Amino acid sequence: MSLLYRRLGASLRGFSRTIHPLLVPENRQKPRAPAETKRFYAGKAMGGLKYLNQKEAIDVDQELFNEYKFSVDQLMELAGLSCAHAVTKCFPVEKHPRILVCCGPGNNGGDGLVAARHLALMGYTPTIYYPKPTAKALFENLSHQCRRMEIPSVAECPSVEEAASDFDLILDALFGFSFKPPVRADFVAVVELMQQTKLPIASVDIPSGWDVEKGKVTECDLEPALLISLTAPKLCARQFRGEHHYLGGRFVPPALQCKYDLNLPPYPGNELCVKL
Ligand SMILES: NC(=O)C1=CN([C@@H]2O[C@H](COP(=O)(O)OP(=O)(O)OC[C@H]3O[C@@H](n4cnc5c(N)ncnc54)[C@H](O)[C@@H]3O)[C@@H](O)[C@H]2O)[C@@H](O)CC1
Ligand SMILES: [K+]
Repeated sequence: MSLLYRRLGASLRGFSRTIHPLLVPENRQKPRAPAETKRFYAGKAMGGLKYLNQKEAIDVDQELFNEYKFSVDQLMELAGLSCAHAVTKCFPVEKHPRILVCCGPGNNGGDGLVAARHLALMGYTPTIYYPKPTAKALFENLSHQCRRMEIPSVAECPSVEEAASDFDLILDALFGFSFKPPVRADFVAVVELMQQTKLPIASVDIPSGWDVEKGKVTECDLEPALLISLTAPKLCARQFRGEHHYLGGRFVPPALQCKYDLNLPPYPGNELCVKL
């Protein structure tokens, strides 16, 4: 009797697999990924790393929000966290504990607020300079979190001398890929500080003041020691001559990477950033 049941069971399982695929639970069906996505998962994506122009950067950004339904908060948290990780790799807390975090009015500034919070949790002592806080819940909440974590802020931009005595590193989160020159009045002082200081600078996504595609606009433009490109490097990163170039923002879905031929390098293990 039990032999009969076993044979019946075996033939029903065979039927469900071979004759009637609809009986196979959805999560056991083979994914029907496009060829490029398959190549991606097999680690065989072709071609070199893509450098995005300004329009492509904005398009990828919009697609993440509109097509993939990520929220700004989600991506900003991951972006800012990856910046904090890149800083720890290049500027260990023992040598560079005091960081001036300069935040601009857009999402690049939001990345800076997130990074400041994580850097504080990692043992650094960040101080925030945020000359034009954005009146949106996301930014108000990020600022609130920093205040509740007793991360100090300064209302006035420090002079070159003050910065030299009070800080070991500047995190540049002023402008990202939506920057359009020339720099407006509220930010001239901090851009000049970053142009003139001898402190090392870590730039989030774009060295602030640089043209997103052409790079340095004038000889006196700032020269970061660390650039953390987010999502994918932008064209200006080709002109980066600093010591450390990292890629962060490990959230780009494979199909989107394929659609834009990003050819991102594999992130090692569970790292949030990868050296380029
Ligand atoms: N997918 C993505 O692509 C992600 C992007 N993120 C960040 O978002 C950035 C882009 O953010 P946004 O599009 O908000 O733009 P930005 O942060 O680049 O800057 C736009 C803000 O700067 C102001 N601004 C532009 N030109 C200026 C000038 N000449 N003088 C003074 N102010 C000026 C604009 O009025 C606006 O308030 C990226 O560079 C990256 O750092 C991350 O937060 C998360 C994910
Ligand atoms: K920046």
